[in-house]
Amino acid sequence: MPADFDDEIPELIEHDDVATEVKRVPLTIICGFLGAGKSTLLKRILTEKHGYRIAVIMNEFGDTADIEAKAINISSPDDPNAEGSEEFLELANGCLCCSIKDSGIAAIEKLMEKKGAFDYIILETTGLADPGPIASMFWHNEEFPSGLGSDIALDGVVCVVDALFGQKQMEEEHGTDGLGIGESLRQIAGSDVIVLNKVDLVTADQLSSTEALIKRINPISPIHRTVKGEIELHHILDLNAYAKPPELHETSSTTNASHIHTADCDHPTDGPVKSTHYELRGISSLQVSCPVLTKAQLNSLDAWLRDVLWDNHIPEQTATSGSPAELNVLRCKGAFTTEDGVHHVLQAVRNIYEISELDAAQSLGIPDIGKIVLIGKGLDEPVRRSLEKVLTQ
Ligand SMILES: Nc1nc2c(ncn2[C@@H]2O[C@H](COP(=O)(O)OP(=O)(O)OP(=O)(O)O)[C@@H](O)[C@H]2O)c(=O)[nH]1
Repeated sequence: MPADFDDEIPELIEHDDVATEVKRVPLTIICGFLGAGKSTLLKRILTEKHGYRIAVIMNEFGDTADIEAKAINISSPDDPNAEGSEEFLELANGCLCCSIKDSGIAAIEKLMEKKGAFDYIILETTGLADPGPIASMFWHNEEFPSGLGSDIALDGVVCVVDALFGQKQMEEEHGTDGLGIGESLRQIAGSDVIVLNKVDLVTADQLSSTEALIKRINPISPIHRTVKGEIELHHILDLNAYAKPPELHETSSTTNASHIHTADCDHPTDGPVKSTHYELRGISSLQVSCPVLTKAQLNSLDAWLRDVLWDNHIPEQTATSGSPAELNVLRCKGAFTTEDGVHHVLQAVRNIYEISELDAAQSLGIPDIGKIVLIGKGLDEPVRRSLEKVLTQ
C-alpha cells in the first residue's frame, strides 16, 4: 500500500439519477388477426435460444371492457379473479410463460412480484382485441403515474397479419363498435410494427397487394414478412416506440395532396388533388408536414389536439355543429421542432396524447422540418386544412 494512500482525495461518485431511477420493464403487446400466427410466434419465442429473459402472458387478455373495469380496481383485494387464476412456467431458454384465465391485470400484478426473474414482458391479446385500450393502459405518462405504470413501460404494439386471409378480413369485416371499424383495422391502425405472416401461402402479387393495403391504413409502421413467425426479435422488441421519434421519412409529404376517391369513400370530389388519400371502412391516414413552430403555434397545436382527440371535432366545428363525419383518431405520431431548436415527439393512442421533448443526444440527425401523421376515421380535407392552418399561422 503506498505511504500516501490515506491522503488521497477520494473520487466523487455521482449516483443521483442512477440510484433513484427505477428501471421499468418493457412490455410489448402482440395483437393480430384470428389465426394469423400469434401463438406460433410466441411458441418460437418461448423455445428458441435468443438470450432474452421474457415473461410471456398468453391469451385471454382480449376483452377490453373487462380490462378497463379491472384497471379501475387494479389493487382491489376484493377482486374475485385476483388469485389462483394464473399459472407460471419457467422454461429452459430463460423465459417465463404465464397462462392466465380471465384476470389479465391481476396476473400482471402477480408477475411483477417475480420481478428480477425476467427483463421483458410480452402480452398476447386474443384475435378480437382492439390494442388501443390495452396500450393506453400501459403507456406510462402523467395519467398513470402509479400502479403498473410505475413498473412497466409500454415498448410497442406488434400486429400479426395473415398474408392469406388478411386482405379479405380487412375489406369485408364490419365493426360492431357503432363506427363500423372492424377489429383488424383497429389492430393495424394501432400497431407500431406489422408482422405479415404465412407468406409461404401466397403469390408475390397477393403479398404486394396486402402490403399496399396495410400501408394505406398505417403508413408509418414497418412491415416484416414471415413464415411461421420467423423474425429477428430486435424487429419487434426494444422498439421504444412511445419515446423515440417515429421514422416518418418513408411517407411522402402531403401538404398539397389531393384526394383520390374509392368505392368506399363518401366525400364529394371537390379540390384539385392527386393523391394519397385512401379509405377502407372510413379509416384513413392523414400526413401533414410540420414547419419549425413558434411557442404560440405549439400551444395552438396542443389545443387542436385536445379538440380532435378529446372532443372529436376540429376547432372550426363545434361538437354540435355537424363535425366531420365521425371524426375519431385511433393513433397519432409526430416529430417536429420548435424555434428554440428543441425537437419534440408527439404520440397519441386514442384520446391520450403526449408531446415530449428530446434531449440533444436523441435529437442528433433529426431534420427540423417534421411531420404529423394521424390514423383514424373522418380524416378528410377539412381536418387536413384545419391542422395545416394551426401549423402555419
Ligand atoms: N403455412 C403456414 N402456416 C402457419 C404459419 N404460421 C402459422 N401457421 C399455422 O396457422 C395456424 C394458426 O396459427 P396460430 O399461431 O395458432 O394463430 P393465432 O393467431 O395464435 O390464432 P388465434 O389465437 O386463434 O387467433 C396453425 O395451424 C399454424 O401452424 C405460416 O407462416 N405458414
